[in-house]
Amino acid sequence: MGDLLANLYPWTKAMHVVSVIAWMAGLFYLPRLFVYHAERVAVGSEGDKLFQEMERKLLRLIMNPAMIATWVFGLMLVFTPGIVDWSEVWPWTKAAGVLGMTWFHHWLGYRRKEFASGANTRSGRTYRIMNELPTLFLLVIVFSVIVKF
Ligand code: HEM
Repeated sequence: MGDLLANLYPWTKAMHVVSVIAWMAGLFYLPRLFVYHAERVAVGSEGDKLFQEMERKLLRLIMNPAMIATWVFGLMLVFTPGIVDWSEVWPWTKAAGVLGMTWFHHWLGYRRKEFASGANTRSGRTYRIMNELPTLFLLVIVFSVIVKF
């Protein structure tokens, strides 16, 4: 198993980065949709239905599969011999960033359900602020995995 993962390593890493890009695109875009949904659209209007459909499709068709693929390829990298040394600091800061990113994904999922039932209680400003979180997690993750402090 270790040999197979070692042979696949460059391919696994390439697929991991591709999945990460797709996931991040959604993590940046969905809260932007929520900003306009909260500020510009009346509950029950045609615009409301359109936003709901865009949000549902973005989450179901892009973000959920991309998150799962990121985790699968990321864990394959973790189990590849010689890649992660848990006595170093970077795997732990990376793991913290990844858990934060995964939490944020689920937070967005719950907010989407609220919009879908006309029960959003949060302002556009809240979504603007929350929109900064994935950037913070991204910085922690990329510095961890590339600088490897
Ligand atoms: C979801 C769980 C994740 C796990 C288990 C995981 C694990 C890993 C591992 C073990 C590596 C290999 C490091 C190396 O080859 O030295 C890696 C590479 C990488 N990861 Fe992740 N990762 C995850 C999520 C993410 C996320 C969310 C991002 C970005 C937002 C990310 C960005 C990267 C990048 C850019 C690389 C390539 C670094 C290089 O060029 O060596 N990963 N990941």
